[in-house]
Amino acid sequence: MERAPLLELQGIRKRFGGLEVLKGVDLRVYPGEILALLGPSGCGKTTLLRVIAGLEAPDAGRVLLQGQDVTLLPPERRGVGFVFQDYALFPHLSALGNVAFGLKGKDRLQRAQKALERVGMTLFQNRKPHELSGGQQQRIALARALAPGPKLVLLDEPFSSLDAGLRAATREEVRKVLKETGTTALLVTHDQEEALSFADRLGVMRGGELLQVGTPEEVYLRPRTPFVAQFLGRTNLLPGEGKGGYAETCLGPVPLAEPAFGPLLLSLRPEALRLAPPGEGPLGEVVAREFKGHDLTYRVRLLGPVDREVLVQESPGAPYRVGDRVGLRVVGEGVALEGHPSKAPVGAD
Ligand SMILES: Nc1ncnc2c1ncn2[C@@H]1O[C@H](COP(=O)(O)OP(=O)(O)OP(=O)(O)O)[C@@H](O)[C@H]1O
Repeated sequence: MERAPLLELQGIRKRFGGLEVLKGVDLRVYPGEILALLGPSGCGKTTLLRVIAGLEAPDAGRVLLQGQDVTLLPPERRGVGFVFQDYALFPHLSALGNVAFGLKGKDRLQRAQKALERVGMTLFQNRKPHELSGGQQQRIALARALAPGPKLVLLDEPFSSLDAGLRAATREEVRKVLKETGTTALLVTHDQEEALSFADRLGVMRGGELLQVGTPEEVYLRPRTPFVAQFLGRTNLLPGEGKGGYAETCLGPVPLAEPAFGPLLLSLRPEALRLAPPGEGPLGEVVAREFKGHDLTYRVRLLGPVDREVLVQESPGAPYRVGDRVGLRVVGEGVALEGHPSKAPVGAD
C-alpha cells in the first residue's frame, strides 16, 4: 500500500492579471521527505510555496495536509514553517528572541534554546542578527521555523545569499537537522547542484507546470523532455533512429537506457562520451576545451557528413588540445526523450 502523503497538491492554479503563473500543479510530498522544486526564474516556484503556506489563495485546486483540506485555512493554522530567502529575522531581537517570538507557553524560552542547540547556535543566542554571519543567520531562521514543531517546513532559496563554501557546509547541516528531526521539507531553488545534492526527490518546473518529479538520479539519468535534460546539466541532444536496445546516430550506435523504435531525439550526457586517437569511432576536431579542475569538457565538431558539435567530458589529465583531430567513443547510455515518435514498446510495429 502506498504511504499517505503529508502534503498533497491537487490541480493548483493561480493567475496574476493576465498571467497564468500556476497551470494545474499536482504534487505529493511524503512524511520526512526533502523535496526540491527546481526551475528557471519566474516559473512559479515561490508562488507555489506561498499557496502551500496560505499566503496566497489559489484560483483553483486544493492543498491537503495530512489528508485535511487546508486550502481556506489562514497561514497560522496550517502548522507550516517558512524560511525566506532573506531570513526575515527581526533586527532588534536577539537570536533567542527571534526563535522564541512565535512560541507560546511557559516553556517557550527552553523550547527556543533547544531549537538553537539543534542548529549548533547556543553560543550565539544573545547576538542580534547584524552580529551574525549569513550562515549563522540562516541557522537562526531555520531554528525559528522548526521551533514550533511544524509538520512541514518551506524553504525559499534559503542558501542563495551565502558564498559557495559556506553554502555547501550550511546545506549539509540543514539537511542533517531536517533528517534528525524527521521534518518534511519543500525547498525552492534554481540551483541544479543544490537540488541534486540536497533533496530526496526533486521536481522540475517550467512556465507554471511541474514537468517531472523523481529522485535526483531518476531525473538526471532519465529525463523525459529536452528541457529537463538540459536544465539538470549539459547534454547532447541527438536525432537518431531507435532499433530497440540501441539507436543509430551520427556517432554510430548508441545504447539506450530503455528500448525505443523509429525516429527519436536522444539525450546523451557528455560523460557518456570519451575521446580517442583518430581512427577509433567517428572523426572530429576539438573546437573548445574547458578545464574546471575536477573535470575537463571538450566541444568537438564532427568531421563527417553531419555538421554537428558534441560535448565530451574527460578526466582532467586528457591530452587533447583545440585543433586536434580525435575519435569519439560512446561509453554510456542515451535516453529517448518524450514528444518524439520513439517510445514504442519492444516488439511493436
Ligand atoms: N503578487 C504578484 N502580482 C503579480 N505578479 C506576480 C505576483 N507574484 C508573482 N508574480 C509573477 O508571477 C510569476 C512567477 O513568480 P514566482 O516568484 O512564483 O517565480 P519563481 O519561480 O519563484 O521565480 P524566482 O526564481 O525568480 O524567484 C512571475 O512572472 C512574477 O512576476
